[in-house]
Amino acid sequence: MARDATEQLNQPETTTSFSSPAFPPPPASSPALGCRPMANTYKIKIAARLRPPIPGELVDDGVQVEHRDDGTSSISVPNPRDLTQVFKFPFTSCYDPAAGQEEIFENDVRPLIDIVYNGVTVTVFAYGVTSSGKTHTMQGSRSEPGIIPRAVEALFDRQSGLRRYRSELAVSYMEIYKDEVYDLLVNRDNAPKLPVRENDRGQVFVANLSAIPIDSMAEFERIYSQASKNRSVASTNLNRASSRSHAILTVTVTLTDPTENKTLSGKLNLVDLAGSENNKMTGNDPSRMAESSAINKSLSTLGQVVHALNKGHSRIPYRNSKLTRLLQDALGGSSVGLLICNLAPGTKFRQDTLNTLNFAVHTKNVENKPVVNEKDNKPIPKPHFAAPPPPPPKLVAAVLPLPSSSSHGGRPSLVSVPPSRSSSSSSSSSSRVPRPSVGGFGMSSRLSQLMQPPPPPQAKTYTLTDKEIDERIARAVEAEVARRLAEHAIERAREEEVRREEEVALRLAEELAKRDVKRKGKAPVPQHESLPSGTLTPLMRREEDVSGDEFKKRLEELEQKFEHSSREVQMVDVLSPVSRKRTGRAYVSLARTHSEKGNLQLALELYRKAETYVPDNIKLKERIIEIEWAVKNGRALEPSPKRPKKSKSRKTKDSKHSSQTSITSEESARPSLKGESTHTSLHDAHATVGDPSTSSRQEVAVFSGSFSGLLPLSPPKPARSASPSLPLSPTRATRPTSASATSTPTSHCPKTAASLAATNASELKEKENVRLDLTSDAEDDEGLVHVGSPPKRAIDEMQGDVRETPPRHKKAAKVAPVDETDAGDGPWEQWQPFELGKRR
Ligand SMILES: Nc1ncnc2c1ncn2[C@@H]1O[C@H](COP(=O)(O)OP(=O)(O)OP(=O)(O)O)[C@@H](O)[C@H]1O
Repeated sequence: MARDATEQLNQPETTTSFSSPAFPPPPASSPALGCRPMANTYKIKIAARLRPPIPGELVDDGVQVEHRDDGTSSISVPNPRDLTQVFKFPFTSCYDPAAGQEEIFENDVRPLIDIVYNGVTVTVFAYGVTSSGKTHTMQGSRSEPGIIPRAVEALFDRQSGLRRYRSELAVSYMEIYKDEVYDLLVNRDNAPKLPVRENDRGQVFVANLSAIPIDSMAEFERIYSQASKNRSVASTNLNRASSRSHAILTVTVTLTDPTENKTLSGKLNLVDLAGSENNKMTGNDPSRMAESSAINKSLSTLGQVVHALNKGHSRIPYRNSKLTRLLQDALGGSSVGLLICNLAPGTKFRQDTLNTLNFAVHTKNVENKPVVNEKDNKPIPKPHFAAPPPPPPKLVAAVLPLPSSSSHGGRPSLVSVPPSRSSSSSSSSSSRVPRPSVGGFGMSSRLSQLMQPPPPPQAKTYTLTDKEIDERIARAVEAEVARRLAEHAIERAREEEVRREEEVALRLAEELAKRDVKRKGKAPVPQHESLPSGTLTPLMRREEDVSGDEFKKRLEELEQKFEHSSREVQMVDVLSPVSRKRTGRAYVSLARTHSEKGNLQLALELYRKAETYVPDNIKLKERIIEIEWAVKNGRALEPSPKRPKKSKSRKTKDSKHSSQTSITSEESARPSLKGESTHTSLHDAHATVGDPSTSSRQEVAVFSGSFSGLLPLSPPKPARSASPSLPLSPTRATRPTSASATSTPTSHCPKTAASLAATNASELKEKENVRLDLTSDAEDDEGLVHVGSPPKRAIDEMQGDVRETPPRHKKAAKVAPVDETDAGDGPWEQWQPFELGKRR
């Protein structure tokens, strides 16, 4: 029988910080009831898995897994912009194409089973581009069962070892399809959209999601195979059974200790994310495009959440998508996390692979604080005196310190209580002791007041008449209504202020653009060949001295105002995307001025400020890293790398100049890449050059740390940019960076006056409608790293190795078709359940 999974979440439950990062398994005779808080943090563990080529795919060594003798392993990917460089990503677990399902499960997932039996929530999620093998890893096939069936089987194995304790397993399964949540355990045709809610302990849950108790593996298989058929799957050019939704399977383990009267509740969330998609490669039709857009958007939000956690932002944008809301606990929350990065082989996926690994590098710095979910089932102590039970409505409890014998026992509440909370409050009549509310307006605190033993002598004083009680209730209601109205008024005033400030910021940015246009109209842009190589050329070169200060002052005022009006509401959080972009642009403009004046420290601060408004702008990140390096080493700012406009000459130039390429470092001067081996500490990255194993190749190893400038964190931008009429689209978002932030390419392309003149305010406005990059194409030329518009070569690279890329109009035909006859194993729904204990 299905029961509502929210039931459990709404029960009062204590959560205590989990003590041991090692999570020792509890002895069979004594489950983890003794586990006590010690507030340890626990970083998300990363495993990377490279799948083998599937039939029809070109085989090359675009991505490689390296295992070293000391037991460490890493993934190597050549830099798409400079093939002589290799990026290395070391992770605790790296699996090559030969690795089997069992190996991954035994190494990385089985140890988590005991953690679940400690009453902790564990989340395992598979992340990667479409067709990289996420579903294969999580679900698997009949002959190669994946993590999901193996984990459930391991949970049953573990359960059978328990003697003294009662334990129950229940399963829920949902999908997030186009940012709506559906229950996969109910028939697809009748499945309603389910709301995502938060209970009074801040736990996010899906209301009305079924949770089916399971007693055996066979029962689970029956349910799971049926539910898998409900999942949204479709065929694309890259995957004949591509998941169109994120799927989250949750197994809840409830352990009850009858003697102690306590319950531990551990959870295992197994998440098969949908893969980020490049619509050019997938050949999506309009309906697939809409799905793809939703997928990319939610994954982009996931990237933003990880980015914000890494940067220690005060506001983490969990609420921007259902996916991140539901994964909130796994990302910077109270669960233990394992991220499996699935990688597809070959140069065709190289940029996607780099994006995935970049996401992993960011994620491995995210810290969680696991907690043990423990419930005390002791019966609620009853008041000594013979009085009718306390009236349920919370206002009555709030007004009357103690129930009077003459009080109206069943008086209905005058203030409506949301259903989820009602069900929570109704637990007061159950055997569970409500957890004291943490300073909220929760029912629990009221109930705990009621639970206080009455002071005996004063008991006589509670002889209120009905009229007095009514009066008190009326007063309380009035007070409560007034409080809420005041809250709303404040909220409205705040929104109004935000709106006004947004308008001001908008006007500022518009003014900036107008001046720029005006200036260009009056004075022709100087020949850039005459500029010192690499000097940033600001849009407002001549007027910056004055306007720069003005704008800076204005922007600072704005920010101060926001800081004062509310600590929690940051300006960046409340501006619209367009305003954010404009504000960011204003900061960049100022920063350029100061950078040109040689005031790098101030320029750096301004660039960083700009970054808070446009956190995904890669060129900006690169610029920050360059200036950081220059400031740290007391050097003048080195020339910004330029790309030649003609793609055909690029490769020659790249290779020609590669020997002069240098890698940035905060602590050391830029090392030459010729035959040296230098460790750098720029965001914990280091560069190793001349590794004998790679002979002539340069290697850039990327360790933990913010690593913010190297590669785009977010997956391709979705939606509107995916429209065929908007050619800018997802390619821009995944455009490869110049020889990356850790290196300084040396090919230069002088900017032309024509490229600058191409930009005007109206163009800018148009472009704003289709993308949110900080700068326009011409501004690219003008400002930071890339030169040339459109970046055709970069687009080509993103589609695959330029060597393999045909002319663009033929690209679709060049995408390796997936062999429809690829027999493999059938998907899960075609399985015959395998027997408990039987593994391949
Ligand atoms: N390790 C592996 N060994 C053998 N085949 C694999 C492996 N990983 C993936 N595959 C095969 O590659 C194809 C794509 O895999 P899968 O459907 O799991 O990708 P996905 O990342 O879930 O894609 P999507 O995001 O589009 O759903 C499937 O045919 C699958 O059987």
